[in-house]
Amino acid sequence: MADLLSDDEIDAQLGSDWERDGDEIVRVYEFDDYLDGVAFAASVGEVAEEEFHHPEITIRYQEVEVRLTSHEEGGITDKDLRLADLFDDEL
Ligand SMILES: C[C@H](O)[C@H](O)[C@H]1CNC2=NC(N)=NC(=O)C2=N1
Repeated sequence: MADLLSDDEIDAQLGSDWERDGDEIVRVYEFDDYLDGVAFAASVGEVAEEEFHHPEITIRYQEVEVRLTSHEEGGITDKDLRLADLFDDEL
């Protein structure tokens, strides 16, 4: 089980395009076309399954919102920060 990160650790390590929202980190990715967002969400799902750490993904017109938290730990851990970087690499 991973350790929960402190506020300072999260602030220091969170990617610049991500935000903290309580016990979650969140990024809204923007796309010109709806289906580009759908394809991105599918690639995020593939990575999540490979890493067995799963985000909440919301697909909207021209944007995809991705939220991460570590449910078992009850907050934000290194797993969340690592997955955020991996998702960004899917762009
Ligand atoms: C049993 C538990 O659901 C699994 O070990 C995995 C599945 N995917 C998961 N995803 C996330 N975001 N947090 C978890 O704690 C988690 N646990």
